[in-house]
Amino acid sequence: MTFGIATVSLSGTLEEKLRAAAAAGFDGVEIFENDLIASPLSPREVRAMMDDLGLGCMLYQPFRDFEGMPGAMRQRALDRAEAKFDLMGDLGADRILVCSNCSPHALGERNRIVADLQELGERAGKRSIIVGYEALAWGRHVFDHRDAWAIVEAVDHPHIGIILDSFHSLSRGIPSESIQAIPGDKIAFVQLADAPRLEMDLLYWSRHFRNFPGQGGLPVADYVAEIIRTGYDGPLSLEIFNDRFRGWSPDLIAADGLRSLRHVEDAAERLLGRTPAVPAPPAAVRPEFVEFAVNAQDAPALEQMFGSLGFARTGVHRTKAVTRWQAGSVNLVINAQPDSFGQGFERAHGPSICAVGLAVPDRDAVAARAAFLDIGQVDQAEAPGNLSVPALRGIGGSLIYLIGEEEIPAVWDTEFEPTGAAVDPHPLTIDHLAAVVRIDEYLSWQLYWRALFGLEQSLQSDVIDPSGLVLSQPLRSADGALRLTLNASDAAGTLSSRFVGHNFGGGYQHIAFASDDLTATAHRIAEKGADILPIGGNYYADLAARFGLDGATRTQLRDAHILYDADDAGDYRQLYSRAFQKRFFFEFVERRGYEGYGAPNAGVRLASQERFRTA
Ligand SMILES: O=C(O)c1ccc(O)c(O)c1
Ligand SMILES: [Mg+2]
Repeated sequence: MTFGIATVSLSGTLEEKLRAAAAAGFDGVEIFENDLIASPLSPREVRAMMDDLGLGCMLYQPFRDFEGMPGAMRQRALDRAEAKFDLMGDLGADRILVCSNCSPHALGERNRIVADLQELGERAGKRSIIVGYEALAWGRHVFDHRDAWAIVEAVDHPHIGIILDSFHSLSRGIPSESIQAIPGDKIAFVQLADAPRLEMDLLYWSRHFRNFPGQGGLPVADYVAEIIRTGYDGPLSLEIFNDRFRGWSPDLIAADGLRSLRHVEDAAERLLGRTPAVPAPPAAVRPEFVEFAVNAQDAPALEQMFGSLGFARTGVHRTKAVTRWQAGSVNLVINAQPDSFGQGFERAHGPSICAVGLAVPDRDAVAARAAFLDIGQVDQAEAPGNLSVPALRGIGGSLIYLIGEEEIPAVWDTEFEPTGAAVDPHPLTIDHLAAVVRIDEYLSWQLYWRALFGLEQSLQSDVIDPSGLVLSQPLRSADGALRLTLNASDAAGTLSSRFVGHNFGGGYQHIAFASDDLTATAHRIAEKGADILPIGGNYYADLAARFGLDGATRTQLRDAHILYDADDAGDYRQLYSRAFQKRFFFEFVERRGYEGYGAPNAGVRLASQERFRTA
């Protein structure tokens, strides 16, 4: 299928929008009327620019308040349409979107609506123009694509078809199977948009919160699958009204848009039981190691911190200033090697997490999928063991190493000299990675992880930092082995925003380890001198009242500075370390059936961290 994007989806002038769409690789654009009206370029000049850029003009839109107008307003609507048809000749557009009437004057009589569209079809036919009728979710009389289809079917004119827009259909919960009633050749155009699941007025939700398929919570892939099933062979085109997109780089947004269309078309093909040439997201993925970049002066302090958290230094690189640390089945790597990727990263970002190693069944398949999604691969071989495993550009310029499950022993054995240190045998795994990203990139990184690794989204949390709101979006693999939270904030003073400032961009802010007995883990690391984030007494008084905890449990939690949450599925315990040089920190958790991340506790944790704030 070909791919398009409506100019309203991108920021900038009309010229900037067109250049961004072309650079990202779109086949064409929908010209949004306001963008043309505001442009100093004539329709012919816009046409010439689209020709130079190799962009088709797929649609001119929107034409509003047409059908069912009473009295003299009907003739005026037809005259307006003729003026737009003239303009479309100059633009080289053969298709126009007529959205369902929102005017309080509009009449709902079916016969009138059908007759008006028949008249418009006659006029469009003389110009070889196709008119597509779209049901806006908030249309005055027509607000459901099933109704729009009943009208278009009754109009029965070769120049009148229906336009399907996933937002209007899915925001109202209309079943996508209803698309099966429409023959593919009567679908004049398809617009795609996703959106976060929010309870709000449909018009406001649509005009401010739409996002790309793979960024929101609507079942867009199912919708596309039904469209493909009809035999429709026109473009899939993104039409996104989003306040953040309006304030961010049109080039970056356009590149995400193309990635999202590739992702959603691929997902739809798989739903139809077809096997696209590009590999599917991996069936399993889990973190194998986390790599920290520090300079030589800071390395001893980080080593001391790892030791206090129960990790043993089990391997020393044979030739580089790189060490391996283990506890349970968790691997951490400290990279203090001069002239390495890690050191370059440390110089740019300060002490930080510079790479994550992810174990997958077939690393070449994931690398091929990354290429299909235009995710950059880095040409370097600095993974532990110097294996030439693929490395992808990830959050904040950090790397994702892709490691095949069967190469894992070699990754560790080839270049690390074992120290013989004993590994704490108590079960410990990486529960989740918590990243902070720029607010403008918040949706972008969601798309990255969902499209590449097939991670699933759960509900976003609004976390109250003492200095402002932080958005937190959890993502997880189907089996829960890889969990990631993406956090972002608009407010300059939040811990998230300060992290992005100090780090010169996004990055991983904390790593959470899962144990099967957090109280015991807390005692063990306390004995080793771990610097635990203190939690005040009021929290425990409230906790005991809320959950009906007995005195002994309350004392046990309080003494260990353990935070607690419970829901219908189970309960959760968590504690935090203080941060390393005000940057990254660690969390230990114990899950008992609970799938969340302790969002109700985040405000308490952030308030405690705020007390240690210096800048
Ligand atoms: O919000 C609107 O007015 C509007 C206009 C045109 C569209 O295609 C649409 O989906 C919404
Ligand atoms: Mg639309």
